[in-house]
Amino acid sequence: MITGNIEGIRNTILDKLEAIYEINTNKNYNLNMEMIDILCYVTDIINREISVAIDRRGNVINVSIGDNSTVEIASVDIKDRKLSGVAVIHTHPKGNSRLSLLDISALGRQKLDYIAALGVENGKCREISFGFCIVQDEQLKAKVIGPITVEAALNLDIRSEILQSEESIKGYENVQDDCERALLVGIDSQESIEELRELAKACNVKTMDMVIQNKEKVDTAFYVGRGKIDEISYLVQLHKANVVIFDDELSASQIRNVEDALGVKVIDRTTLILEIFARRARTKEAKIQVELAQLKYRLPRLIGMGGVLSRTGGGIGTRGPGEKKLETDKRHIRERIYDLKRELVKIKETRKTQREKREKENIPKVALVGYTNAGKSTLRNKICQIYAPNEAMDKEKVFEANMLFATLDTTIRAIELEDSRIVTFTDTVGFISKLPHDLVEAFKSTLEEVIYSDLLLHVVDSSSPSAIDQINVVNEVLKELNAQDKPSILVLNKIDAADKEAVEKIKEKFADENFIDISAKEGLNIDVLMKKIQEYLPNNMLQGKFLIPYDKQNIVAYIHQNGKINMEEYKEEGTYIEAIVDKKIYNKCKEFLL
Ligand SMILES: Nc1nc2c(ncn2[C@@H]2O[C@H](COP(=O)(O)OP(=O)(O)OP(=O)(O)O)[C@@H](O)[C@H]2O)c(=O)[nH]1
Ligand SMILES: [Mg+2]
Repeated sequence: MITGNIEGIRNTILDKLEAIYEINTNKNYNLNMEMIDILCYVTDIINREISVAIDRRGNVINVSIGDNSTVEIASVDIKDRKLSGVAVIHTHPKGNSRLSLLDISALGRQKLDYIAALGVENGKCREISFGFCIVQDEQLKAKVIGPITVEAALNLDIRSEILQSEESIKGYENVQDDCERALLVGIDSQESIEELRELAKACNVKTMDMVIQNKEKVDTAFYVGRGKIDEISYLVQLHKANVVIFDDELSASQIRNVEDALGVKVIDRTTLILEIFARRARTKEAKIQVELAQLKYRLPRLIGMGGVLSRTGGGIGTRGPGEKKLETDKRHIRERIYDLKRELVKIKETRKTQREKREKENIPKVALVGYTNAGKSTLRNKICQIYAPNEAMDKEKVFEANMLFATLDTTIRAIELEDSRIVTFTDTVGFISKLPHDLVEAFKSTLEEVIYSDLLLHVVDSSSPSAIDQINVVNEVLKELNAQDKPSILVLNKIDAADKEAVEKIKEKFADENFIDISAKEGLNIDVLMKKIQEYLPNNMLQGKFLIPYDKQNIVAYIHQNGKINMEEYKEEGTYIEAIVDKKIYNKCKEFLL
């Protein structure tokens, strides 16, 4: 089976590719001319990359259309000091075989035996480049061979290159524990840098030390002053830090300058948040959204972020790529962005149909919003546990955890209120200050549930010293989503752990809002909250008593389908029904009202 993006590709072409599975490359794991010919021929026709994965016995294990990230192979733990035993051979449709940053990052991430790129021109292979993993200066890097001619490539002693890779990787463990060691650099605010530490933790990055920079002294070239750079440089050595994280967005040139000055990888807050999102995203849509946001953020910063780009690739260093190569990489990324956007459109359509279906059912929607770690998921789980205990909870239970951005994908559950209205509860992704703009954009679609909801529960961690700031941040984002005027309840959560005076302060500050204090964890005041929800949820539903003649049984069926029947009796004149229905149905059946 051909995997990847096979849309719009004719069957005859797919059959041609299918033949690749029959090819057994020789024992030396070398390239095979027959395979090269097919790959180049088809690449030329469809003008897309094609990737083939082969194992050490020479068996083809996957053929896919798309760049090497679409190849389906088992992933290897980065800690394992061995190669995956799989090689990826793929085509570059535009003639140039040079390995892109994406190629090199895939090589390291998947610990490939090797990656080969065939530069295709007019249906023929013009040149080939190889990448092998190699550990140098205690870092996993790429050893690139090529571009070379096809003939030279066929004669390349691949076995011996792989042997060298394996030898060098054996010594890798001593330096690479699974935790990165970071030095944090912030400006002025202690709270913001503390949050940065939490973000780093969420990314498995250990914070070794923190440095605060005076805001007046922000430098255009280095972000921090020269004297500070020396201080940071010293601390990096002292703590053997391998990454420096800035609590602000850096420009491409700032990243490059600081990386050059410090000799370690430099990333900023946005990159970190994007990384967390990338790790947490579960649904296809969320994954695509995050990847898009990452690519968009990287594109203008490619020059500086040589090191960072490959960060996900296990630290393969490709610093200072040449200008020409940068262009290829940029083009690659733009193409990928284009593909992702197209895929998103499709997903959005499905989502729209689903929402329309729910809208038809006319079920009022409650959305939980709030700063990350406020307790949204805990609250929703609690509500469902109390009010819908019979449903298969475990499967549905949303992920709650004391870490930032535990929930990334909106999830929806329905429960019944006391007044017998059915409502849905939607959990959403948490907000955070300095949320990268691209991400707000990216998650607007996931947050559509907020836009289309009837009532917002704005959940607050009232035990946090920054609770008031966090409420303001959330209100800002709600404004961006145009949802600031929706009916909402300010839910002051974690009251069990909060300081009474601090809570009073919050209440004073937001005196015009409808607030309530609860503890989702201890189940405190949940019943009062539910009453409030009932009170503030706009009521479209009406109670009606209908008497429907026996020759109008279709109306009876109609009410059954669209309303909630409380009582039904067969009287002499017709069917008597007491039901709760929405306004539309109420009006439609008006003539039968009693
Ligand atoms: N003390 C106390 N802790 C709570 C309460 N509610 C939630 N927590 C804790 O707060 C942490 C975060 O809870 P979540 O429900 O994951 O928070 P969230 O708002 O969904 O967070 P994200 O999905 O990351 O945006 C967890 O460790 C919860 O156990 C509460 O009422 N009291
Ligand atoms: Mg959550």
